[in-house]
Amino acid sequence: MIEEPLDASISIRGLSKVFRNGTRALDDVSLDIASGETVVLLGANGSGKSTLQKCITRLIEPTEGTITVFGREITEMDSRRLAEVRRDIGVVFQSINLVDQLTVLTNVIHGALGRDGSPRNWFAATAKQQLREEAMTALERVGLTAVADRRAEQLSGGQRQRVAIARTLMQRPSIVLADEPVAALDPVAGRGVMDLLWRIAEEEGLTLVCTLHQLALARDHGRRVVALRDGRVDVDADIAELDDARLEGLYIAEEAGV
Ligand SMILES: Nc1ncnc2c1ncn2[C@@H]1O[C@H](COP(=O)(O)OP(=O)(O)OP(=O)(O)O)[C@@H](O)[C@H]1O
Repeated sequence: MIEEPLDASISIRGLSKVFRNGTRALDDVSLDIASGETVVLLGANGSGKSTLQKCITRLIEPTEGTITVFGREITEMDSRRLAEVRRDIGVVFQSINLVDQLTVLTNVIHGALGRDGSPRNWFAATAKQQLREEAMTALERVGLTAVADRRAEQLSGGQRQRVAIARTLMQRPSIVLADEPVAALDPVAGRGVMDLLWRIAEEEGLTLVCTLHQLALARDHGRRVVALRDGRVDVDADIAELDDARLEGLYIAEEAGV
């Protein structure tokens, strides 16, 4: 049996996922991600990146293998214990799902649901004030205190993704899974959001697993790159060791001769 490293925040062993229609999205993936490590997940469309991220929170049930999050094996866990593990894991999606009609501040406050599970304790005046202050601090971290009282629908895509990051901070996670967080943004806004995400991960000591399709951003921000191909780990390396041709090769089908 392979021992998992002591400082692993996520430890994956022999993970496979076969969907009902027979698609093998993950095929015997093993991976250790240390506490506080940032990993960029690369790979062509359909290589299994989203499935891997969703297995880590069991939004998708793995077919085989184990996933351990801070020493807790989650694949056999009951829903109550799984909810506790999920509190440790913040998620930032490509589609920025804020509640448009609510203010930016309220959207951020809702991030605390991810840690408390129920808003029943929120009604006491002191709790309300404390949450507001905490949310303003989170907005300060992402440079958006000036728009705290605006409705979310009035923001640009880049601002919305920053609000989503502030909301995730309210959850106080140890791990953040980001699935193409800048896919919907223009290059400048995208770079800004990535800079921010990386800075916050570093400052907070978060474990960050981020799926990206922009190789330039991966170069800027990545250290460790894990690339999937047909559901298997194709490359697991420091990005400095991979030249541009090797990175681009990750997207070229093997039968094409790369
Ligand atoms: N619910 C599902 N049922 C059947 N097949 C699925 C399901 N979800 C994903 N797949 C398939 O599993 C494979 C991996 O998909 P996944 O979304 O994980 O890839 P990805 O690397 O995240 O792709 P992209 O870069 O396009 O987001 C693909 O072949 C996809 O069609």
